[in-house]
Amino acid sequence: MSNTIKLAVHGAAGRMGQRVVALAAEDGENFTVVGAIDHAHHPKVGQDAGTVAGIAPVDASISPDWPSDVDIVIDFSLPEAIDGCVAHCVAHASPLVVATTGLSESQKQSLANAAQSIPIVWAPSMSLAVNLSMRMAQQITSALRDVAGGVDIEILERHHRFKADAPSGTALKFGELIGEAMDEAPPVMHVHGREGHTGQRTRNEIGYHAIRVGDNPGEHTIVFGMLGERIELNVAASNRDCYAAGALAAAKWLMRGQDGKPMPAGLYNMFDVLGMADAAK
Ligand SMILES: NC(=O)C1=CN([C@@H]2O[C@H](COP(=O)(O)OP(=O)(O)OC[C@H]3O[C@@H](n4cnc5c(N)ncnc54)[C@H](O)[C@@H]3O)[C@@H](O)[C@H]2O)C=CC1
Ligand SMILES: O=C(O)C1=N[C@H](C(=O)O)C[C@H](O)C1
Repeated sequence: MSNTIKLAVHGAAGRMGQRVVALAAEDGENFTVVGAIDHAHHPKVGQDAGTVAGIAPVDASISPDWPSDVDIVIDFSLPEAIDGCVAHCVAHASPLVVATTGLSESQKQSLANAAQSIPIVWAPSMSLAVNLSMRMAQQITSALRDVAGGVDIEILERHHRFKADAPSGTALKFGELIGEAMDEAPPVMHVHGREGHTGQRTRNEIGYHAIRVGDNPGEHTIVFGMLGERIELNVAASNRDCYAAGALAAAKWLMRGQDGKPMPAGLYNMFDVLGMADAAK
């Protein structure tokens, strides 16, 4: 316990929170779960977070109250819950990993403000495969930007029926990065679904299509359509552990950096954590 990172999970009773608790408990050399925060009205309040996650008890109960001695917070909650979490971390100088998607522009600005005093990793996908695919999508876009006849780029995402936001934060991030690589004038248009008499597709748009089916833990397909051929870049999770493991890697990176020292205040992302911040775009 003495050398482990004391971790509080915000949204601990949720689908993702449970997997973070379970993987952190499995990695007992690095982590001790000391806090399992969730909404005061959650039916699991009072139960041990390990039991809720389907593992042995971890000696931290699901609770709306924050414990006093925390090294770092991982958040997988809801946009309506994030402001309180950020305020708590700033007030207690706790480093923070934010994975919640669907944040408003003002919430994104609050994160940037908070990052002036605490280190924050914020990313719509903590998955290694997704972040690698984002770099690949940027490279494919740059390579095809001036192809004869043009390239049409569309982003399809599939998620479980319980997902609250659409399109996914990951799809929007793919679109943002691809838009930068398109470097278009006039600026790129982000088109969400199509219906009715839309007219012909323009060259400077990116289309988004959100599919909600069953228990899909997350899948993104980037279609690069040309005249005569196409590329489809597909990245799919088999379960939620890719995201939970990524969030724990981000927490370790914030606490220990690459050289064992804690990261200074700042707003970081998974490219930073994975050493891909300067990867060729
Ligand atoms: N960045 C990434 O890699 C990933 C991000 N996500 C995002 O994480 C978020 C959570 O996803 P899920 O676990 O599937 O959702 P979920 O709905 O299963 O879990 C959310 C949890 O937050 C809790 N919560 C609500 N209000 C709260 C409050 N005021 N204080 C504390 N907890 C509160 C809920 O009771 C629930 O237990 C979503 O925004 C999702 O898009 C999900 C997977 C991967
Ligand atoms: O809600 C989810 O499940 C997921 N949400 C994230 C997003 O919106 O991009 C990441 C992942 O795709 C799973």
